[in-house]
Amino acid sequence: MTVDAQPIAKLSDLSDLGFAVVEHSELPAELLDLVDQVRGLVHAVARTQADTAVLAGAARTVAALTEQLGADPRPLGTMVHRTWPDGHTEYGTLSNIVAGPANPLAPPLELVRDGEEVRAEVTLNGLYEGPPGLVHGGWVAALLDQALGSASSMTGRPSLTANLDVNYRKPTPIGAELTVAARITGTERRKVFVSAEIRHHGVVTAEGTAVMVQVAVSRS
Ligand SMILES: CCCCCCCCCC(=O)SCCNC(=O)CCNC(=O)[C@H](O)C(C)(C)COP(=O)(O)OP(=O)(O)OC[C@H]1O[C@@H](n2cnc3c(N)ncnc32)[C@H](O)[C@@H]1OP(=O)(O)O
Repeated sequence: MTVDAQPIAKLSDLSDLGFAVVEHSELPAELLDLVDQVRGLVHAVARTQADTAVLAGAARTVAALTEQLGADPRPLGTMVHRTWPDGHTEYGTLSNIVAGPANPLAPPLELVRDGEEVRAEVTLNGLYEGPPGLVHGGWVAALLDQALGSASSMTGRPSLTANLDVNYRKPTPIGAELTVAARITGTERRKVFVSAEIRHHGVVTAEGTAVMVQVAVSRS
C-alpha cells in the first residue's frame, strides 16, 4: 500500500528556486560534440604510448584549451531541464558525473522511461576499468545509483539516496553493451523503495536496491 502522509511538493520550476537552469534542447550541438571528443581524448590519454615530444605538445595544447574554455564557467549546480517525446519532463544536474550531458567524464548514459521502468543501454570503455577487462565496482554502484535515483524521480518529487545495497553477481565487462534498468517497488511516507540491475547479454551482472528519501529543494 502506498502511504504518503508527509508529502514533499512536486518540483515546479527550479529557476524559481534560484537554480541556473538550461533546456536540454538548447544545449549547442557543438558542446555535445566537444564533450564526446574530450571523452575520446581522456580515453586516449589513459592508454597512450606516444613519445615524449608528442606528449609535451599535447599537454601544451590541452593547457591552452583549458584556459580558453575555463574562462567563464557555468555555476556549480546548474540544472538541465529535459522534455521527453512522451511529454514528461525532468531535471538533472548538467555536470552529473554519471549522466550529465556536459560532463566528458560521464559515460554516454541516457536513462529513458519505458513503461514503469527507466532503462539505458551503455558501453563503458577502458576509463571505467577496475580488474583487468572489467568495470570497477564503484562504477557499477554508480550506474545503479543513478538508475535508482532516476526511477525514484518518476514520483515527480526530488529524493536523495539514503541507503544503497549492491550485489555483484557476475563480472561486468568493459567494452560490451550493458542494459541498466530500474523501477519503484514501493513508497512509504517520504521513502521511495527502488530496485535496479545491470545485464550483459540478458544475464544480471549486478543488482541494487535503495531507499531514496524525498527532500525539499532549496538553493542556499
Ligand atoms: C532525473 C534525475 C535523476 C537524478 C539521479 C540522481 C542519482 C544520484 C542519487 C545520489 O547519489 S544522491 C547523493 C547521495 N546521497 C546523499 O548525499 C544523501 C545524504 N543523506 C541525507 O541527506 C539524509 O540522511 C537524508 C535526506 C537521506 C534523510 O534525512 P532526513 O532528515 O530528510 O530524513 P529523516 O531522518 O527524517 O528520515 C525520513 C525517513 O527516511 C528513513 N531513513 C533515513 N535515513 C535512512 C537510511 N540511511 N536508510 C533507510 N532509511 C532511512 C527514516 O527512517 C525515515 O523513515 P520513516 O518515514 O519510516 O520514519
